[in-house]
Amino acid sequence: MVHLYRTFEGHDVVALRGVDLTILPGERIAFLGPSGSGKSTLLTLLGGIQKPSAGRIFLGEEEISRMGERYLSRVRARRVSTMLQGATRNLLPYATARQNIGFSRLGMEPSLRREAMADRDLLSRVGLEAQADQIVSTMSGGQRQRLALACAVATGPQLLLADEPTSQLSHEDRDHVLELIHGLGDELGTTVVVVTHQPEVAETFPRTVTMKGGRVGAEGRDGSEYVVIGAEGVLHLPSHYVAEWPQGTLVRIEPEGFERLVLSRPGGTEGAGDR
Ligand SMILES: Nc1ncnc2c1ncn2[C@@H]1O[C@H](COP(=O)(O)OP(=O)(O)OP(=O)(O)O)[C@@H](O)[C@H]1O
Repeated sequence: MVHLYRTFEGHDVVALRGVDLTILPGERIAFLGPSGSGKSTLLTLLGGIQKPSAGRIFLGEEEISRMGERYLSRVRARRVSTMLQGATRNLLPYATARQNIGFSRLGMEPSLRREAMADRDLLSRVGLEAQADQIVSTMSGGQRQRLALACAVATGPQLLLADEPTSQLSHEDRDHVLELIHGLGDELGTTVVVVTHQPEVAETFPRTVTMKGGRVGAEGRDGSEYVVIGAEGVLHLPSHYVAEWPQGTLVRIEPEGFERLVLSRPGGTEGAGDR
């Protein structure tokens, strides 16, 4: 993603204000951040569901932000699967579990469809073998979410995007869905990006990206938190410093040795000279 912006016509809102991010094949990432920080918007841009107002998105060598609708629908049918927030938005409620899987595979090339995991094996992998012929609207929330995941991976996508896949589930269902996301990601070598507001979900991902005000504010790698210097040197302070060092505070930045930069708030204010 290169310098992505997203606005909405007729609305005075900038959902994304310059996102630069590289996701490597096979990576597993959780997007975090306060409500309205742009997480879902970013996911729909990555999934080729919406287009950026400015900026570029590459899937491998291909620029999906420039593709026409015809190519984009092919990308969505074969290479990138998006699970929207709320399992039912991803499923046909009046159809059975097996029919939903069949429907999600309609856009696949016939040769790939023949090689793909059989419907029955896929349903069994997500613990729904007994529900194969059950109508979605009669399933529990956890069963629907597992079916939505099965449909999302049924096409063997390179990239799986999931918006809040574990919200509104019991702890048991949450853990089951999470274990399946990681397990299927491993088995299929799929790159996985989820949006979540649940810290216990995020901490199962080796990389976290925290969105703030439409930008990447911080990143976590293997349990350590980092702030990220963005385009034009923009730096978000960790939120617990923001009350103490509010917008407009004058700071001085000085290097200290080779690896440290010191921010100081010299003179005039409470705590003057504090470092
Ligand atoms: N279709 C739209 N029309 C107008 N504004 C929108 C639209 N979609 C999103 N927005 C606005 O863009 C901003 C980012 O929204 P987005 O849904 O991406 O945030 P989020 O971080 O996913 O929030 P949440 O955690 O509440 O789902 C918000 O201010 C939202 O109101």
